[in-house]
Amino acid sequence: MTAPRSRADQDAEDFDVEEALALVKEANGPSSGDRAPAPSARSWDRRQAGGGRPLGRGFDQAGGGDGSERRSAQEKAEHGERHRATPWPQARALAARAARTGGRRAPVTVPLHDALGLVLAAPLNALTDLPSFDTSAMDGWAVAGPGPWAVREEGVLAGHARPERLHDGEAVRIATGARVPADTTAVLRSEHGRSDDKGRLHATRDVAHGQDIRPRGQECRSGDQLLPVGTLVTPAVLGLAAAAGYDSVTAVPRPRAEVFVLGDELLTEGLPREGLIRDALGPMLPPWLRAMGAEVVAVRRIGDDARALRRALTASDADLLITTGGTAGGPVDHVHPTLHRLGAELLVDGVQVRPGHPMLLARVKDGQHLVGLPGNPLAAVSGLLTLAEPLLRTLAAHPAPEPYELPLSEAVAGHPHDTRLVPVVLRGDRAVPLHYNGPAMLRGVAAADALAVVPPGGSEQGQTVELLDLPWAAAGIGVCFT
Ligand SMILES: Nc1nc2c(c(=O)[nH]1)N[C@H]1C(S)=C(S)[C@@H](COP(=O)(O)OP(=O)(O)OC[C@H]3O[C@@H](n4cnc5c(N)ncnc54)[C@H](O)[C@@H]3O)O[C@H]1N2
Ligand code: MOO
Repeated sequence: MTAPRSRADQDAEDFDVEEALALVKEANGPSSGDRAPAPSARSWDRRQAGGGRPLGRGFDQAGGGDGSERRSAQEKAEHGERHRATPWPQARALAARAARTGGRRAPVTVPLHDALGLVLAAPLNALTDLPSFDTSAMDGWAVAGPGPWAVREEGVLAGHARPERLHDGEAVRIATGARVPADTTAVLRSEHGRSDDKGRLHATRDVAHGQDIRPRGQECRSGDQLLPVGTLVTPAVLGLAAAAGYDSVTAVPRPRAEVFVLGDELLTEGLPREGLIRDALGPMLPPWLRAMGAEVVAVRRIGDDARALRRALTASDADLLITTGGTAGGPVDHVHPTLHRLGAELLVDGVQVRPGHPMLLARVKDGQHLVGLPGNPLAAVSGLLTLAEPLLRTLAAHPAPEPYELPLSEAVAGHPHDTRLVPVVLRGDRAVPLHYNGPAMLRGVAAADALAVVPPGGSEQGQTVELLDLPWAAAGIGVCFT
């Protein structure tokens, strides 16, 4: 595995290394091969004028010019691209900031069964005392005064009407959660009482006044604030809200996302055949977006059809539009030109991250954004975590996760200039990098607990790296997959 390289080495090897790193764990200064120069045309004008990125320029140079000219042309093109591409940390911050520009989203009233994962937009104030009546904490007898006690025939169960008042020297069978009769002085647990041959009840140990009675209002009084605005609605919050008398809560609305899967080559069932492949993103993105707190209103398959894409995007009223594929400069990569025609404002056009560098973020209209995920499946995951996650998190008013780091179990080669996101499993206090982490591969991430953020130049064995949790591995609300 390569150690982080010097800047000079990096410049000499300024190319896409992710394909090489995908299969080879011991990446020993991979060579660039005869790759065409990375095209730099990300501007609307070049795309409009030229109908996409210039093809073939690199091949001409490779055939005609000498090596040094070729390298310098390539370097120029790639440096141009890098200047436009946003550094990875900034891209995440920009996505979070973009979500704040749409104005305040009006709070909504949401039934408890739909509220998991939302954030409270109004404090949860108790609508009742809790408990709302003096309650037995144990199964046994409600007793009045010192024993022994004469036991009443009728017992008291939970959920029943107010029981008759007890008189001194009386006891009555009582169940946990039942209302204690008026003038009860304690509850004697069933295991701490015995009956004599006359049927009188004796305590087998001391009984303190008030023992095993939960007095009304012990947890809260009506009107007490139980939870403040901004609290994440977890299963426990749902339970508390119900206990405190709520049928619904006032919350920040769940961001609505619509997914547009582009590409004529995609099959929705069966085996790949005749140049067609299975759509991996249609099944993957909706549950992942839900785990990020979004409601997925639709998944639409558009094919490589610019008009259909434009129509579909225009028709959507979702807060976040997500396209897959079509972000690069190929002849059927329609995302950039379509955004241009829609008058969208491009906020991020390429990110200095591998995989996924052609990802983009645009403001389509007030309160509506679009994240363009690259078609390569792991590149799409990278775009999801880099742009969609901060945007959705901010729209949903979720707090940013506490960043955390772990040392790597082994060195990970880096891209010369870009951040790498590498699937890892967490073993003890180490992050273990996984193979099969190429842009087109899901094999690594499907087995992963997290993605390691490997800085440009790579990381040494034992070096700590930031980790991005995957929703199913994180001990958070994400595991609930609302
Ligand atoms: N000349 C250049 N070509 C490419 C560049 C570049 O810089 N210059 N970047 C490469 C990188 S990096 C990526 S990532 C991809 C991005 O491509 P697009 O976003 O335009 O996506 P497509 O071309 O539509 O597809 C790419 C790849 O992914 C497959 N794909 C697409 N959708 C799905 C899906 N739903 N499920 C599974 N696989 C999917 C598609 O068949 C292609 O193989 O561009 C590179 N090219
Ligand atoms: O190859 Mo691409 O790095 O964005 O997946």
